[in-house]
Amino acid sequence: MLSIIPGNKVSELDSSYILDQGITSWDLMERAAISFCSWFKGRKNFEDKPVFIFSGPGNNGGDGVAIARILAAFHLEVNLIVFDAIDHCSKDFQINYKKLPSTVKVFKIEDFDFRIDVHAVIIDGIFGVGINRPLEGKFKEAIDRLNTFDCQKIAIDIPSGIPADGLLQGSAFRADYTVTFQFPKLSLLFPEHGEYTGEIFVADIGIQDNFLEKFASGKYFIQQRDMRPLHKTFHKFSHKGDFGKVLLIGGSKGKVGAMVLASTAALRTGSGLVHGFIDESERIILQTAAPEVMVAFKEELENLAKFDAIGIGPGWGLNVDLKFYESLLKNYKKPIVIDADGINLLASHPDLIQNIPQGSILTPHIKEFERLTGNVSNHVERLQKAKDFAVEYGLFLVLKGAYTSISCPDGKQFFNSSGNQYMATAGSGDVLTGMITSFLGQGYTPLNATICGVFHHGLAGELASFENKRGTIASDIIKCIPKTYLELGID
Ligand SMILES: NC(=O)C1=CN([C@@H]2O[C@H](COP(=O)(O)OP(=O)(O)OC[C@H]3O[C@@H](n4cnc5c(N)ncnc54)[C@H](OP(=O)(O)O)[C@@H]3O)[C@@H](O)[C@H]2O)[C@@H](O)CC1
Ligand SMILES: Nc1ncnc2c1ncn2[C@@H]1O[C@H](COP(=O)(O)OP(=O)(O)O)[C@@H](O)[C@H]1O
Ligand SMILES: [K+]
Repeated sequence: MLSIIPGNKVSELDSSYILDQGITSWDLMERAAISFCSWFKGRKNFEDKPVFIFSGPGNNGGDGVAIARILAAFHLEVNLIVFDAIDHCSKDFQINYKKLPSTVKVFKIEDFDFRIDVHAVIIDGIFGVGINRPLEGKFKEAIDRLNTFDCQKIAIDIPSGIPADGLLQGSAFRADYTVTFQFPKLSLLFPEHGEYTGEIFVADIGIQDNFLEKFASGKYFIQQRDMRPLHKTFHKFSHKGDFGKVLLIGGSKGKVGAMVLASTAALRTGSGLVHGFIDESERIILQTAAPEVMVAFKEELENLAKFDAIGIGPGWGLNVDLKFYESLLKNYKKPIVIDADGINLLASHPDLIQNIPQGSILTPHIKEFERLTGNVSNHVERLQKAKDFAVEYGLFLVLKGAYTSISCPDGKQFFNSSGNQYMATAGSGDVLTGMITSFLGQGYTPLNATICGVFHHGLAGELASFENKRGTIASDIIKCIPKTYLELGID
């Protein structure tokens, strides 16, 4: 899986990789520029448009200069705007500058009139991971001005101004797209930076995963290519017992829908048998809405061990029998998935937390997480708290949102790449609970069940919203779960 390397390790990674491969730093920059340009050429919306590339003094600027040369070779109109005297710029910037063809028009920033047509494309190569202080002077002025333009804007590696691992202070380039090299920089995944990064694309520059791992920080980016090996294989003689028997607990007056969604999602994910335990007065609704789900009775819960996995919380309400909750946590010996009111009850009765089976999976959204662990002022703090919580209690903590993070008992953190804003719709989280419970019941380890759950959920959301866009609802996501297997080539 792709490691996320801290920004301050990138130049060490660079030097070590160059030495190992017997290549030069210029070669690596060239790979980055080629990778950027092939992404650029693959997007029809930039075709034949004039390009304005802004290059700072470091290697991010150097990338910009190399990109200027390559795009000019495709006969695009290319304008390059530089901020510093060329002999003050990085070595590879200078090498690339000498290679520029005469068709590239070069301007010094102080001479540039900012006449940029709305149909043009602006490319930001001002600062990359080497930024070490907030923007000031000519850099800040230029970026503030560029942010007022309506044309398409692309950031090279990271929008200039944003530090690779921390929070933005002051101005930064507002990109529609960020093409980041080899791995996403951690700060691109923070909600605080969403309005600056636009869509993120990871451009491969050929550094192998095992090489990156030497500089790893225990943070990983989950991508489509990781999915197949995590899946179990089933065969012609597999029977419904092999696909797991799961129990979902939740639902209360007016909130049975959450159980309908979670249990149907578990079936669509592949569970062989799904039982739902729900308040007696509401059972008929569950049975009618989801006939494939078996309604469980209290006496059946006396032997919890017969269930391969349990998911608890969707639509449960807060008015539940705490003794029942406590005994369930104490008596079930395998990991449990806990969501929604299951988490809210832990927040109001923290003494229950110690009873949760090791390796269980909690899936709070940001509000639920803060109820559980207290308020935080930003995502850096939130991620640290999530990690501390997972390590302290030996649990997996899934912090839901864009780039959902999974914090593990060993301190590792995984960030999901699938999904989109159209999934922010009522019941979408209940679908996720059903999916993770299903994978757990199919015999996946808690980590693999969680990774597969969040990735398939996000992918189902992408497929569901392809046509439905902002009209996407949670049931659409469920309908698309089977297609996620097709998409990933999994039988
Ligand atoms: N392995 C990879 O991933 C590859 C990485 N590559 C690329 O290299 C990029 C990193 O390049 P980099 O290290 O040269 O840093 P970069 O961001 O260009 O700027 C540093 C310069 O800016 C200055 N400076 C800093 N802050 C400032 C401020 N606020 N205001 C003013 N000045 C400021 C600082 O000098 P200082 O003033 O601090 O002495 C220094 O001169 C990376 O993002 C990617 O695009 C690819 O080419 C190849 C493969
Ligand atoms: N902008 C987004 N990008 C990707 N996924 C998102 C986004 N917004 C929400 N989601 C996903 O949708 C789900 C919403 O869950 P939750 O907030 O618990 O909803 P509910 O309580 O309505 O079921 C989560 O899995 C979350 O990761
Ligand atoms: K940049």
